[in-house]
Amino acid sequence: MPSRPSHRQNARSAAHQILCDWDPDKRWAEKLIAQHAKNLRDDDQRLATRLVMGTLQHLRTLDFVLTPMLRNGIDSVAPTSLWALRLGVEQLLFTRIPAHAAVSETVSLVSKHQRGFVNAIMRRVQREKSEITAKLEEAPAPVRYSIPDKLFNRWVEAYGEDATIALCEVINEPAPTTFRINELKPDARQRIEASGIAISPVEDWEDYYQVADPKQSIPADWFEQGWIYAQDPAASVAVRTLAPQPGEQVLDACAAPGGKTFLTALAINNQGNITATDSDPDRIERIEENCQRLGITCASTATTDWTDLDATLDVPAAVLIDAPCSNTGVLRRRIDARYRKTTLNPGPITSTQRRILANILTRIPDGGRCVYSTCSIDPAENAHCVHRVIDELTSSHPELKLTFVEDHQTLPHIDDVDGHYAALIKIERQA
Ligand SMILES: C[S@@+](CC[C@H](N)C(=O)[O-])C[C@H]1O[C@@H](n2cnc3c(N)ncnc32)[C@H](O)[C@@H]1O
Repeated sequence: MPSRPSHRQNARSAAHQILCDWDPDKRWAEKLIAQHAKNLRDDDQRLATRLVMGTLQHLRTLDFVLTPMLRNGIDSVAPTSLWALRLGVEQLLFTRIPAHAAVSETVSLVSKHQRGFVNAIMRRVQREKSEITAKLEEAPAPVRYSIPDKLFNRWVEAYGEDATIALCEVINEPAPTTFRINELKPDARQRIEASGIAISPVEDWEDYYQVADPKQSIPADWFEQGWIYAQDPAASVAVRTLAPQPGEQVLDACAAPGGKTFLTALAINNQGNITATDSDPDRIERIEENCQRLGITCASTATTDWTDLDATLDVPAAVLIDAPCSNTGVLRRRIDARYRKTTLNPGPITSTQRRILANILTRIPDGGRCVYSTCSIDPAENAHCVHRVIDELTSSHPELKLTFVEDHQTLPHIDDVDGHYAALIKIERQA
């Protein structure tokens, strides 16, 4: 009778399945993990997640190691065997998993006729580990940090080589889970305190917390009851820059899943009105679920595509545009985003950003203000985009006076938070 697979083996085969299904543009790791790993025990879920994220984080480095060992090149290897090898080699080089377990369980992931080949490569990596590690230390930085050349070179151009290396170091480290306590629920803080789980404030970021013992995870009911919203502190910069006041009417133009709708509702203490729009109807549902859970009573939603010049929704005097972007500021949380087409080539997304910003700026009434924000660290999507739109609108709409008031950029390697950008623009209209 064949033996039943062990739990650890289940975690590995789930990880292998996820990697075989992964596509950086269409099927993101986070979503696949949620689908495939949901039937695993908690510790196997954690192992599967670690193995998938580790393999994707080190993908370029792993292929650099594997390529000279494959006689006909990496493309000659069947995808299921290649993913098994990447998964196995990652364990040998970057984890404390015993080598014999990494080898035997990797071999068991592939079909019988591939086992000899996979076993030979795994054993060779195991044997040559110290030479491989030494060779990696000499490898070019983008290979060592597993960053596509295009992205690495753009960062060097924007920030210089040393800062780029510091950035690569940081984005390959796990980011802490930080959260904001939901003061819209009067008992939230009390309930958290009563749980006996100690929390500590995030240094330099008023209102943000993390669980004091990093080994302890956040209890699920804190999320489910809407007592907290998990969010990086840098996400607050945009709303702080807009400074919405109680009683104000605010448009949160690219709102889903509603993180900044929440911060705006906190700032106005549920007094006033937020219109939370997004072009994706499925994501509008996420905003509504979040508002319901978090006790946000001042927001309504509408599906609106702000690249559409004929959009009919009224635009109030306070607007937040948290534009779709390349996500380069949040790569330490979205490990696989570094391989996405949008991240590698932000050209098309920057033109969408400009269209959204220009369309909304022309609709804001006299005396209004707009914050344009992204979670990108690419100047082309941030300050360059804002200045270009202001210049273009100023010449095409002489009645508009647009003033660039200030901007803020957080950087993971400097501020120890995600990379977020926010620019404040004032709008005046001549009669
Ligand atoms: C960076 S996310 C917003 C994150 C959100 N503000 C938060 O804090 O949770 C960008 C959002 O813009 C939406 N979006 C993309 N293109 C859009 C468009 N043309 N008009 C309106 N929303 C758009 C996307 O569906 C996505 O939900």
